[in-house]
Amino acid sequence: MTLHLDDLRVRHLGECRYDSPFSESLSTKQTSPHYVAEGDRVLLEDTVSMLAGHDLPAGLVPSFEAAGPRRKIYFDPATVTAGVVTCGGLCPGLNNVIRGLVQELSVHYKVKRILGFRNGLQGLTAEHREDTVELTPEDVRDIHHAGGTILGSSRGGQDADEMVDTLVARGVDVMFVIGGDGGMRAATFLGNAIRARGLDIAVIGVPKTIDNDLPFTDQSFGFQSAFARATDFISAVAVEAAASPNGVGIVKLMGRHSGFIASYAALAANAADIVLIPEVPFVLEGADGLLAHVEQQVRTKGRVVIVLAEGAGQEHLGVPRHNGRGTDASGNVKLGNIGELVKERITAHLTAEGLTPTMRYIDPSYAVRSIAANAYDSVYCLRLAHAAVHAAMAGRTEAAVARWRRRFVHVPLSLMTSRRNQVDPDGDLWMSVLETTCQPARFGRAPVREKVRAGFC
Ligand SMILES: Nc1ncnc2c1ncn2[C@@H]1O[C@H](COP(=O)(O)OP(=O)(O)O)[C@@H](O)[C@H]1O
Ligand SMILES: O=P(O)(O)OC[C@H]1O[C@](O)(COP(=O)(O)O)[C@@H](O)[C@@H]1O
Ligand SMILES: [Mg+2]
Repeated sequence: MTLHLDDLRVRHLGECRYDSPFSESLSTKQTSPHYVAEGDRVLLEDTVSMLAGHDLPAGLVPSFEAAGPRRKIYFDPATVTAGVVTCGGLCPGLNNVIRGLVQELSVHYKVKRILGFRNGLQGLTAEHREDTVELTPEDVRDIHHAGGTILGSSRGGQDADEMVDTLVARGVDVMFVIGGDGGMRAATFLGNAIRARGLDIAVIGVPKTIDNDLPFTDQSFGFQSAFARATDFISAVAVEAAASPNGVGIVKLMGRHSGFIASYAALAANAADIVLIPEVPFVLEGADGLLAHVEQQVRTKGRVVIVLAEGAGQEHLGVPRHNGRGTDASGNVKLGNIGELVKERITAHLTAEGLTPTMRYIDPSYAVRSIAANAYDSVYCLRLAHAAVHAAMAGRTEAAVARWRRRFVHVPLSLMTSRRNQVDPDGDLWMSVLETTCQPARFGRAPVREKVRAGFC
């Protein structure tokens, strides 16, 4: 898919007529290596050959609108009511984003009314629309020290028109949706429904997911905290496996369709011999299959450590890939338990070969995503929150804030859900995993994988 400049344009609600609280400090600012001036844009692509491939003047090559404060804003802060909701699975940093939004809205823009909708998008239904919490800087002062979300979250579908009715009923002018691919999709439908009714409500998404499977963002917030925590479990099974006869350590991590947590945690721990991810199918049996490689590791090193993403090897669970076990309330495919299957098959194989294993299996899924954000993610969440507030107050809508090539930008919501970010088996991240683990590029002649990624993503 080739993207053009027009695909990357963000919708504006209208002319910005009010002075921003930042107008004075912005008056002399210019683009520098550390700042993108309003009006300047951030390139989509970053190599000479990709830019040359467009054969277009610099101003027409695909680029994102830069995030950040504007000198003039669209909404009169004195009359604004803001809404915030967190949806989908937990992710480190949710509370940091909520805190950042509330602080920026209250302290700098002097917005007086901020409503937190409870328990995800369920909170925007007619039944729950009155069950909101008023958020003040005092209320959120210490929330960033805790994991989870003070607002609660949920999965499950809601009607876009009913949600718009709620925003109208509660007088919301700017709505912040903190969510993953599902949440961004819901925000897109919400924005469409608002536009269809000709309402003046801004919808800004803040992309969240520990899976890092959202496109057009370098890494999603919380991802670093999550994989750092996962590293502890890999180190633990590595120690256990090394101290046991025929030690086999297995850590099963989250990652429905994308193996980023497994890959990064394995690199950080630098203790895994094998990493299995959804993007790289594998064969169990045969001379070049997974089981033979595990056996060889145990014979030569006396142990083996395996890190696998929950979405890996679903084809071994007797259901068609990405399909067949039903879906959760949000429509996400329910996965089979590949960790248990690999554990059982390795145990049976090694036992049959006279290498009865000492099995150390850990599934730390919720322990990884329920923690508080680390220092890096705390900074990232705060800056995303600031960018989201600036975007909304300047009348941007149907857009997400994201960091792209280290710059904060506005991304049309429709693009955030246009594809899934996955580990590229031909890319340099997976190459680093192979270099570190020394596992073969493929276990057996696995089926040809689907090519779902765009070249630049
Ligand atoms: N296609 C969709 N249309 C409308 N709402 C959706 C859609 N996909 C997901 N949602 C809603 O978005 C919310 C979050 O989605 P979910 O997939 O659970 O988590 P996440 O946002 O973390 O991906 C849920 O309430 C879900 O019902
Ligand atoms: O058990 P739950 O809450 O449905 O969540 C499981 C899923 O949530 C995740 O942690 C993140 O998913 P989302 O980004 O969609 O929230 C996945 O890795 C995992 O498959
Ligand atoms: Mg999701």
